[in-house]
Amino acid sequence: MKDHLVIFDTTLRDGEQSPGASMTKEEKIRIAKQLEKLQVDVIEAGFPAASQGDFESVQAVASVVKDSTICGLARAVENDIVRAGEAIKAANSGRIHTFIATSPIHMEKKLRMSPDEVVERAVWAVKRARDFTDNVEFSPEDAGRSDLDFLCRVIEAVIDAGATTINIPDTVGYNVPHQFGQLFKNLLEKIPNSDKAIFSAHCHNDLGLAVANSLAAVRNGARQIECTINGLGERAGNTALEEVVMAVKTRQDIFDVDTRVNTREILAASRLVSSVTGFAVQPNKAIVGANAFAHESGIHQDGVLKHRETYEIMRAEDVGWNANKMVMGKHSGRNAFKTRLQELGMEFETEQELNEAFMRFKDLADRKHEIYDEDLQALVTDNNTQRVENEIYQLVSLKASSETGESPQAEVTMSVNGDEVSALASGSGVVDATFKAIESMVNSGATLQLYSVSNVTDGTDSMGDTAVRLEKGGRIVNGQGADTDIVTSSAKAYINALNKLMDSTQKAHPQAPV
Ligand SMILES: CC(=O)SCCNC(=O)CCNC(=O)[C@H](O)C(C)(C)COP(=O)(O)OP(=O)(O)OC[C@H]1O[C@@H](n2cnc3c(N)ncnc32)[C@H](O)[C@@H]1OP(=O)(O)O
Ligand SMILES: CC(C)C(=O)C(=O)O
Repeated sequence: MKDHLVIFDTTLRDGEQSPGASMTKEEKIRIAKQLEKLQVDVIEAGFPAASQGDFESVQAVASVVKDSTICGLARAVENDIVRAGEAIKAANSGRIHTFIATSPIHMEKKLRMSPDEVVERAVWAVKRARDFTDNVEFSPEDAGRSDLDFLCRVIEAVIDAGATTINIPDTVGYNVPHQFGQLFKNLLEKIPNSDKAIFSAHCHNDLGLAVANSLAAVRNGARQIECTINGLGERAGNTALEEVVMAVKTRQDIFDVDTRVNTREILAASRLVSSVTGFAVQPNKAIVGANAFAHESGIHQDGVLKHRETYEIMRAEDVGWNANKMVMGKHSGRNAFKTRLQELGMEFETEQELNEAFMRFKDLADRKHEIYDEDLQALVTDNNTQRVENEIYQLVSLKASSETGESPQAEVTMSVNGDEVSALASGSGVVDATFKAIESMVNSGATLQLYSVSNVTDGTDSMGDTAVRLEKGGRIVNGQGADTDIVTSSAKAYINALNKLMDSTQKAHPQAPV
């Protein structure tokens, strides 16, 4: 039987210490409920002595969450411990986490206390916390830079005083994995009553080593990890919950522990924390980044299509994604191209058709960052990408007007098979009015799928490059138009797309009505 690894989430406490990540009570409750769904063992909901607002947040989380232990942080001072004790009172299971620094630099320069005074205060704090709950965690802050013998002395004393969890913080992210792992080994071996408490790791990411250090701790006997969603936290952040949980789950051959985390809730938790704090998740972030399960290069796509495990060590679905993703781009190969089109219901009759469409795809991918499904469909159904040989429709002139309080109007004159026709229409804007005027003359029955304008160069006198995508009866065409006047470039793009639609219809039905 594997040991249980306690997952202690501190998104709402250390995560909130990220500059700019302060959360309201309501936001903390929303995140806490998601953490409960995620089945983390402990939620550190805040620092109740920090403010009345944080006190009330911890209190509210303690009364709403039933299935995770709710923890409040407290310095080793009377007021902090009493506030924490009161804040967690309503919890089904409540914990007080008290701490005091043990490194020479913190004791001398910050606390201005002697080592003996620190030991005495630590013991006092744990005993005081036990007046409120049996579940007391103690942290020797800056343990990563503390003297080993002194650390052993403090920890032995606080376990005797009633601490049930001993958390070892690498407060400033200074340790490296083999060193942090060795620290746990030493502590567990040297402290005579170490078996009376669970040892925990709390790592910071100043050197990008928080997850690696936490895993080294687990390898050396830690049975609680303190972590945050998306690795949020003071300065460079804390151990990312999603990474450490998936590491021990994926590498069960190395880690002799299990968590009770429902990993399928990871992505939802990540998105919620990101939206509440406004901290975007980088696309290449492990587990929860947009590219974590996306394959763009042809060799990888080919491998995954043949056998998923060739390039995937986890299943996207296991952490909450719908599925992995094949991204079509300039590094993609024929196999992925053909498979994606088959998924979109498009087959090639001959190998040559496939090769020609693939060449057009590569050409487009060189010019465009992202290739969407509609681009792929257009590549197959619309193989004359720019010009149409015999244009049925041509723009002759365009007059558009817009005035505050009046409905925008456009009058378009077109040549249809050599005959000039005009129409006037109004719309929600001048481009909308222009498209309506054109449609009133053409009645194409096509659906507008995409309309976008981009500047060719900077400045208001720049050419506007317009793209219009039309769909009719499963056929998709892209039209392009360019002009310094974006209404004119839009009309040109729409008419270009109509000509492409008509071109193929004419080929299929030479008498197609206009
Ligand atoms: C490593 C960590 O992440 S620890 C948690 C950090 N989080 C926070 O600090 C967020 C919440 N903090 C706060 O709101 C405030 O700092 C408060 C309410 C806790 C304290 O505010 P203030 O009373 O104004 O003190 P201030 O923050 O300026 O200084 C901290 C004081 O606590 C002392 N102190 C720091 N840690 C501890 C500790 N673990 N036990 C006892 N005293 C401590 C400092 O020595 C300093 O004391 P001094 O004022 O006698 O010099
Ligand atoms: C309070 C402790 C655990 C802490 O946040 C740290 O040392 O980083």
